[in-house]
Amino acid sequence: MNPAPASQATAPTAHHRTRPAWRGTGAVAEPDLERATTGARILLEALGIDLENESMARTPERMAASFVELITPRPFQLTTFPNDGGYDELIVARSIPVRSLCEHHMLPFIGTAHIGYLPGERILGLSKLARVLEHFSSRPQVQERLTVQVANWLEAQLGPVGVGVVIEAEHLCMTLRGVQAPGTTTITSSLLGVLREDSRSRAEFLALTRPPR
Ligand SMILES: Nc1nc2c(ncn2[C@@H]2O[C@H](COP(=O)(O)OP(=O)(O)OP(=O)(O)O)[C@@H](O)[C@H]2O)c(=O)[nH]1
Ligand SMILES: [Zn+2]
Repeated sequence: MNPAPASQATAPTAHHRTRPAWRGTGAVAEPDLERATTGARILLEALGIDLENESMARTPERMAASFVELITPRPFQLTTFPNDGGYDELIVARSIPVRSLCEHHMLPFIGTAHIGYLPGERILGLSKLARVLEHFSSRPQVQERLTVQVANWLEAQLGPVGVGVVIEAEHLCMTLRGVQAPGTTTITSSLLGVLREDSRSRAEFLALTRPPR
């Protein structure tokens, strides 16, 4: 099989159409760094920030580049292998770091994800669990949608028996500003297939995602 990049691989499902029809999924069109730099300069100046010093002269450019970096997913190959050994237990990647941008404030949310599946006929290269998470994290997001997008992508690409995704994250818009509730984390989950339907499989997956005592 000729592996397709994620952007192509995600094309067939309703949730992941190619740009720009991805409206509503948080996906973005090609960024324009020059306009973003102009915009950042306008924003900073409107905030009353003095950019006329050596340290901040290039801040609009850095700020624009930082946002571009945060909304540009790194392409990856979808590498799957036949499940020749007939492995039929859970495969879980625990504590994968996650960072994304809250789409309401464009402030980061940061945390960890646990992603697992019960394989069918094919298994996935392990690193791809972290890569698919990064793919959907690299856009303005709400945590709920990120969680569901990762789970749906795995289900569509792999045809597994079950999929589970749990994300726990701190939203800086909630801890640094606004309600200012430091220490708060938000947990979301998406369980599909047997992990949704069968209470024992579900409990086993959720137990594996709990932090070690
Ligand atoms: N459901 C969900 N809400 C989020 C997420 N990230 C941020 N929010 C919330 O988005 C909401 C936006 O609410 P608004 O009332 O329009 O914004 P705001 O006036 O800045 O709200 P405060 O944060 O309460 O000051 C806030 O309650 C945020 O906590 C997310 O991933 N999922
Ligand atoms: Zn926010």
